[in-house]
Amino acid sequence: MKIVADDKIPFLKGVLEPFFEMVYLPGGKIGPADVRDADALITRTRTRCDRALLAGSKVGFIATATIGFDHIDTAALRELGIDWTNAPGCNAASVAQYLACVLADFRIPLAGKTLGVVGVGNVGSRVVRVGEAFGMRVLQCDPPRAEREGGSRFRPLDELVAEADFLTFHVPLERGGGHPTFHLADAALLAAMKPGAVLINTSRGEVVDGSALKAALQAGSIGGAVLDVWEHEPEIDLELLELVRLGTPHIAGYSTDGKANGTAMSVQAVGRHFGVIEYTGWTPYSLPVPEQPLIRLDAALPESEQLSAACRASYDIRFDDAQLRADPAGFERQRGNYRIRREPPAYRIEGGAPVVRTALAKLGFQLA
Ligand SMILES: O=C(O)[C@H](O)[C@H](O)COP(=O)(O)O
Repeated sequence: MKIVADDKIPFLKGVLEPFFEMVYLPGGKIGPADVRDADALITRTRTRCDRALLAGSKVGFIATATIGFDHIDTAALRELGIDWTNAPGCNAASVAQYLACVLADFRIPLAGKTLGVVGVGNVGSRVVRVGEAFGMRVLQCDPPRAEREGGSRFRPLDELVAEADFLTFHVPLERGGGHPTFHLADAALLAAMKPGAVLINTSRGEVVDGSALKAALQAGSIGGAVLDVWEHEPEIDLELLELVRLGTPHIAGYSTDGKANGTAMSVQAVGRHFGVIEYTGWTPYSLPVPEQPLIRLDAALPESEQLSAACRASYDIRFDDAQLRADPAGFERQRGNYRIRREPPAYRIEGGAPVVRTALAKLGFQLA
């Protein structure tokens, strides 16, 4: 049995070889000739899985080691009789870590500020917890869940837009259907945002109308933007990059922990699909330990500084921002060569004010 896999999936090499013939290729370059005699694919988002790639191939199963699956033409796969799976929630904690670092980077007292979370699935739910850990007022919007679950937990989008100091998007990219999200943040939404509010997008670039965002930032009608995902990436709008407060190359979900989870879920799915029991509970054995797992905090500093210092010690978002600004054409290279980045549970906090320690514990940091 042959499996073609994206060569940027960490912890995968050597794992499936005892049972499968493995071929590793750059995800964006996997073409029809590569998959013709493959039984399965393990991909990330850069492999467009559609009829053009798969028609006439032997492929019967695709596992994408990612949360998003907008690169998979699910209707075509259904017609072609190809099963598929994604890795829901695999990097939710990583995106939450990114959001915590974004918010802490403002170095303002966050308690009492309003965080609007649009899309409350695996990722959005973790982001809600970040806002709560920081003492923020958190408003949640998820129309599909509101329809299914009812109740008062979910609020209309226009309420979040009008009230949020930080408005963050965690929706899948949907171009049609009952709840389309393509250009959900358009000129009208941006115009309705609370003055001074900040828009954050870590979902998919096309969820935000980049031209409208650029115009809003140029006009100063919103307070700022933080973008991890971009329309037309990796060819991103350089003027927009100049205007955003923080800009990163689609790496919010790129913690080592998150990638390992995605790989594990894909290997397990392959095990289940092909009935190879050895893989159905597989996880990578151990993840690299951070260079500085102990974070010492100075309780004499303002609380917002302590929070920001702890978040930055676990993940320095400004490093990713600086790299992208220095070399925007290196977008894919920066993703491909991404460094080891561990999530909060890999760090221990020593010192710090009690309120800061409590917030950090809620983010998953260990307390020394
Ligand atoms: O959908 C996801 O899981 C995330 O957007 C993830 O960061 C995508 O990573 P990629 O497959 O593009 O490397």
